[in-house]
Amino acid sequence: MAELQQLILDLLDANGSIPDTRALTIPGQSQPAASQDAQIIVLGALNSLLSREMVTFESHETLAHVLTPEGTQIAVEGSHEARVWAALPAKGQGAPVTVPKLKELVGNEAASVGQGRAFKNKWIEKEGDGFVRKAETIQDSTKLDMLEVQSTGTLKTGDTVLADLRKRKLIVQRKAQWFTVAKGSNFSTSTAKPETDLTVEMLTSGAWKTSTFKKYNFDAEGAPTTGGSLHPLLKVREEIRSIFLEMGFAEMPTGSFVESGFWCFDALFVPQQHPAREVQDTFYLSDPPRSLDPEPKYYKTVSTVHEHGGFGSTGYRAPWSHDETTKLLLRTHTTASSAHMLYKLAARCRGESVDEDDRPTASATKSPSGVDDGFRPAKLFSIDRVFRNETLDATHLAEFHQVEGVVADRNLTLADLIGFMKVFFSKMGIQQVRFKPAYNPYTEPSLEIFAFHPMLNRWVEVGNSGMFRPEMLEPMGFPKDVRVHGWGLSLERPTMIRYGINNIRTLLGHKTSIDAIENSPAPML
Ligand SMILES: N[C@@H](Cc1ccccc1)C(=O)O
Repeated sequence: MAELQQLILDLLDANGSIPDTRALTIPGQSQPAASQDAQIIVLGALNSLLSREMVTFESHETLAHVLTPEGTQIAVEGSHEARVWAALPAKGQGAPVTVPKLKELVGNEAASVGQGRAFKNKWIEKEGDGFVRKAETIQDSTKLDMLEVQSTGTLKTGDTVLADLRKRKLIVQRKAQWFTVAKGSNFSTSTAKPETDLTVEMLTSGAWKTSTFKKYNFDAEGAPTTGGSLHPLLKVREEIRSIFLEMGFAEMPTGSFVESGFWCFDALFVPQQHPAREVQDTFYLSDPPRSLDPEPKYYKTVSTVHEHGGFGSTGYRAPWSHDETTKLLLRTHTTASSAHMLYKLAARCRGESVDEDDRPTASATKSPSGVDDGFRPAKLFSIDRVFRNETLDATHLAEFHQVEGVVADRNLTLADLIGFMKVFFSKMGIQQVRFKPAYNPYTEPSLEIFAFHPMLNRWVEVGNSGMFRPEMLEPMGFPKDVRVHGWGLSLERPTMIRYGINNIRTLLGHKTSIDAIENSPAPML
């Protein structure tokens, strides 16, 4: 409002100060700016001048009156009694208006309230079973009062009328502001916009010497900065990682997404004819096409157990193909990494010399004979990506994350696995778990893990587990009394449950909202 700003500056120039802004008349308006709405406009102009230090001002508070919705209606349409009067014919100039007709004309409320008041004011009179005008002209003082309150916040006639209007709920009292204004340090009567930039033109022409520049506003809020933030999967990953760490687990290296058929399947005693190995389920690499062979003695033992049995097993008695073992593939489970680590853990049992610092193990435990057979217990975990040639849908992607753990110690039982699972899941906030017998080529017994989902009100499968078979462990060189239990779960499922997401594409892929990721809450732990 440049004109208002100019007016304020001119008044200051003439009088030195403005003692009460309610006395100003805003350009384009007929009355002084006494209403609260007008003072808000004045405040806008003052703030703009203040930012250029052209004025200073103080604000004062008073109680002012404002119209209620009913009062506003009267200011526009007139009082009920005036509307009743206006609806009637002058005496002798038409048929008297009956009550039902009046209600039709001005509405129920105006008809009943207005009729009484109009009588009291001697504006109307009865004729037959209807009403006609009595007064030739009327003065709708309620409407005039409303207009006065609307523009000044008060009434010249004084407090009694104001109190009456308050009682009639036509006006209410509100806090209102008004201002006293004085000249600021940069006072001038020119409201020319200050420069915001120093330009090359100003420098060359010398205009900068006479220009006024806008002050820096150091209190202004900066543009919001965006930075990196963890994806929900990484947050839950971190949460699960810290559960493992506090339970004394060490993290396994899982950097190699590409594995050989040998480590992903054969070492785990997965039969070479198993459907999981087929191209519908597994992504194979064409380049490079083949892996190197594993250590020959271990390879020989593994192939013999598969083909002919051993370690108390009859084996699969099916032909063995070297070709299958050297196929390269994207690992279908992180149990391939566990197999590498267990093989490494058994190195000392195979009589190989082991660098003490290079072992993921706890201290020595006694073998049954009392002689150190090289075995060291271990608790290992990993959380990383796996790949399956799946049909994509709301809950499946071709790549996902597996949370995997293995515990190796002497004489572990299924009860150890179940007990461990209960503790592990309760730390994840899942108190109710159930187990169901299942089949895994590399574990016996195997258990599917179900958790009760309070939101879905049903049991959902959360993982798969079991005791690794001797056909897998003994070829690695583990002593007979060493048992290893392991389990795997997806990271996506608990993350989706935790964040209430029911379509995996909301979590990963091009449909993911970056905002939702940035604003996703931290995990529980
Ligand atoms: N590898 C299994 C999980 C598992 C790991 C370890 C032992 C038993 C089961 C899976 O992909 O579902």
